[in-house]
Amino acid sequence: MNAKMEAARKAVEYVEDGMVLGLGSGSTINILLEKLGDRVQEGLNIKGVSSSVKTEKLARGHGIEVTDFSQVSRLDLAIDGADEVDPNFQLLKGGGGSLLREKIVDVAADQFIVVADESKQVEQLGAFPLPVEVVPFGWEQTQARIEAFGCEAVLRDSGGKPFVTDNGLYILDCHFGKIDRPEWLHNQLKSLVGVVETGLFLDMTDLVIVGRDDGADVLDKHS
Ligand SMILES: O=C(CO)[C@H](O)[C@H](O)COP(=O)(O)O
Repeated sequence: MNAKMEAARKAVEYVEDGMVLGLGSGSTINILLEKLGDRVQEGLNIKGVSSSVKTEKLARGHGIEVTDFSQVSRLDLAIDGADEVDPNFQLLKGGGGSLLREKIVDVAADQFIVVADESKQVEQLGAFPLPVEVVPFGWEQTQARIEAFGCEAVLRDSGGKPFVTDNGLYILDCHFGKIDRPEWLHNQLKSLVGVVETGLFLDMTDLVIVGRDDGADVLDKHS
């Protein structure tokens, strides 16, 4: 947990007065919201667009103003977590089930910073099951089409019922083991009827903050 804390602490340093922020989701972001709330108490003037209902509630609880996406024309900075980060800064996300809104928020920002603990650094994406958000109607058909790409696609469960995202959709967790060609796979899956979004966040970030127990490393793709 300290590694997540260190990553969050470092990321907050990138937030400047007057910024409109994209707020990601997950346990690292929950810590970030706490730290951001402390800075707001000290007088920092920011507002955020949230990538999930949970983040929105937590942000408001920490005194952070959350605005509707339709009320802002751009985001200065998005900060979000990840389930896997590869050496090319490609990401696998969606473990918390917020991937579609996260991608909409993260892609809209001038800068997108990823916060992760060092366990998220991998040589190749795919050991973590790839979340794919799908339309509930006919999901078994979509599942079969996805499985034709060589994975087991497991319907995410929540207390014996399908997990339902903030968008009213289902998630299939796709066990690929390893993903050799992330861009190709993303494009193939996106072209399937019934698939709304995949958890592959490709070429979206240049900066990853990796938390360790005793500090954080800032990885910049261009240095
Ligand atoms: O993609 C996500 C949610 O959909 C999260 O950002 C990802 O699962 C990382 O979560 P955590 O910070 O709890 O490890």
